Amino acid sequence: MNITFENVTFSYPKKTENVIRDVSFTIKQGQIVVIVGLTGSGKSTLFKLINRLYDVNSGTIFVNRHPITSYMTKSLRKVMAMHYQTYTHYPLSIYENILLGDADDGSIDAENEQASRDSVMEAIEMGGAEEIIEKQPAGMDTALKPNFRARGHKTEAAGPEFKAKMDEITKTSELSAGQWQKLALARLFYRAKSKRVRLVAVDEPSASLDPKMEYSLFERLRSLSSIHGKTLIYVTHRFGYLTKRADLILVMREGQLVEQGRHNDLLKLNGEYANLYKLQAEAFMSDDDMME
Ligand SMILES: Nc1ncnc2c1ncn2[C@@H]1O[C@H](COP(=O)(O)OP(=O)(O)OP(=O)(O)O)[C@@H](O)[C@H]1O
Repeated sequence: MNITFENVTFSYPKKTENVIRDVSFTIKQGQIVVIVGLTGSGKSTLFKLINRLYDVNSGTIFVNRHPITSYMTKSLRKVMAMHYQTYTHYPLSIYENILLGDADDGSIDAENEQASRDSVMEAIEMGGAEEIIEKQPAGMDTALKPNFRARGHKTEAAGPEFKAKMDEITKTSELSAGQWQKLALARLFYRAKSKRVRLVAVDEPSASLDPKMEYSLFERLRSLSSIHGKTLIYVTHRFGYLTKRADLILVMREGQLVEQGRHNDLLKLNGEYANLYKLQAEAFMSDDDMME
């Protein structure tokens, strides 16, 4: 998927301030793109424009050289896998929480359940969530919030064996923020590995991940994207390790794209990117050493 922003300006509905101002860039098919910038600079808003949660006020977004508005929104979103800073906690099992990442996948049906369980397990591994499953007595069938519908008055009447089984499958577990984050990432991978998906976009999962976890997540996304020619966009605050490996870095400041290019070129400019990089340089060095 190619994406071009041409002089895009945007303000949220009922707001007068333009939070994206005259932004232009081109992302080529299969590129690994990292977006950086201070808090509130407009990084997440770019995502919301790419999947048409909002339309631009002026300028044009092109997807594969056609204006984004010429596609049906549903078709456009079908070929995208996006991970946002906030994500849904479904009151269902771990398995179902991940399966819902790709509700468009028509190959899932009762007869094919083992195949879908295998596919969910693969996504769990890619999302780094295996240890969550291993610790739960019911594995990926663990219910994450009370499943009230499963507890009818007939449960008692159906006999002790049935009741014991119901108790087992409706036992709920509490997960930490970090564990939910990993499940949400497994959900992303479940969708992203579909051949149909051509753009994978990840908005800042670093809040609940330590640097090493984030770098290994980035590597798994990078390898998924490069093997299958998917475009990858990754927003982060911890950008040293990631930006050194990016084909294109977009540097946002107060709604404007102030710099774009590769790591070494941007360092030479000695501008916004170089400043941000130097601010965090010590942390990058040690994180980088840790991975290499
Ligand atoms: N739904 C919204 N309605 C109105 N204004 C919004 C909305 N979402 C974001 N904004 C504003 O748009 C600007 C850009 O926000 P955005 O979330 O895109 O920044 P960001 O660079 O992703 O920030 P962060 O690094 O904190 O995630 C900010 O001034 C923010 O307050």
